[in-house]
Amino acid sequence: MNYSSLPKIDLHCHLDGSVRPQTIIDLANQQNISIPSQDINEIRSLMIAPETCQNLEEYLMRFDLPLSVMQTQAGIERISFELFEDAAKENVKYFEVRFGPQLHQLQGLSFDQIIGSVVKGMQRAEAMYDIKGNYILSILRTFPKDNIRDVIDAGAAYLNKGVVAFDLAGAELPGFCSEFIPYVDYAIEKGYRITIHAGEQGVGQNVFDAVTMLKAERVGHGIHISGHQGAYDLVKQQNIGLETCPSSNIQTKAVDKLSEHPLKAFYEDALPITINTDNRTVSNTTMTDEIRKVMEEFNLSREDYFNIYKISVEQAFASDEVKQHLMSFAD
Ligand SMILES: O=c1[nH]cnc2c1ncn2[C@@H]1O[C@H](CO)[C@@H](O)[C@H]1O
Ligand SMILES: [Zn+2]
Repeated sequence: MNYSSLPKIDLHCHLDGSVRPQTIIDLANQQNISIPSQDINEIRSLMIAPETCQNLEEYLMRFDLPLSVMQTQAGIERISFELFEDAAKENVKYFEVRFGPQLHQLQGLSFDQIIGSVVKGMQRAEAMYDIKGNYILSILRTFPKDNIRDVIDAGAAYLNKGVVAFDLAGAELPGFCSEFIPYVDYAIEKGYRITIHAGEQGVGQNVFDAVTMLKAERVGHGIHISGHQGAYDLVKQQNIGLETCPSSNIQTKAVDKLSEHPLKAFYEDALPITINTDNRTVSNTTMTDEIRKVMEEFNLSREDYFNIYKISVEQAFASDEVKQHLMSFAD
């Protein structure tokens, strides 16, 4: 099968985990930022999370280098454009990219400047390529909470003009959801859709809480519902989209190997699974790679592939018009 030519949808990809290594070098040189090497292969290997990662925390240390060059409007705009360009070139037709505005203020940018820059880069790519996209704003769970409402307010000006949803990301502790109820309620009031990283680090209860307390319509990863009947049943009853990211899940030790990933079992039990990249550079992957690995490992047919594609269309935070356009690519 020609995996590259298949139409694709990626609903879970982090901007800062998906920067081209050469762009890190270019931007560091332009901005006089010292980086450990000028050699693209060395920079690439510093950005890729190794197989020897112990857990999610170690994986998350790979984001410091890209974030160091993502502190200017021009740098952010370029990185956003290039990510959409890379995706368009492998036939991703719809792409939801997320990032944490709180991580881009080291040189004093405002949230409006930061969010405006990612949207501008995306729109430049949309005008050049056959791809549509939207941004999701991720709040870091471990950060102080005093500016969360400012992020929500700044993003509200871009709602349905490039920004669609609110997310919680970063290290996952048991029971994190309750602290975020007022912020998520505020985001919903403003018109944001909700997806939450949950059930990535062994805690199925977090998925249950994300759906019941935070009204998540989708969850990032969610793989640990397999050990929690209540969360499993809830996801099934409420058709909560599971944004699986197979390569990332192996690196963070959420699963030991691909054959142990529950996505096939979820699919066979009619749970709404989607297949996504999480971090193209940090996880050293593309949508083409993720789909190839999953289809080969689990013996999925072309029909299975398009069933999952249609689930992604259904679960996308896109307008009805865009969804109709995406359905025109389905077999
Ligand atoms: O798989 C993941 N689980 C939880 N958090 C993540 C994952 N990948 C990236 N980030 C976090 O999200 C931030 C904004 O994009 C990144 O800086 C990283 O800290
Ligand atoms: Zn993620």
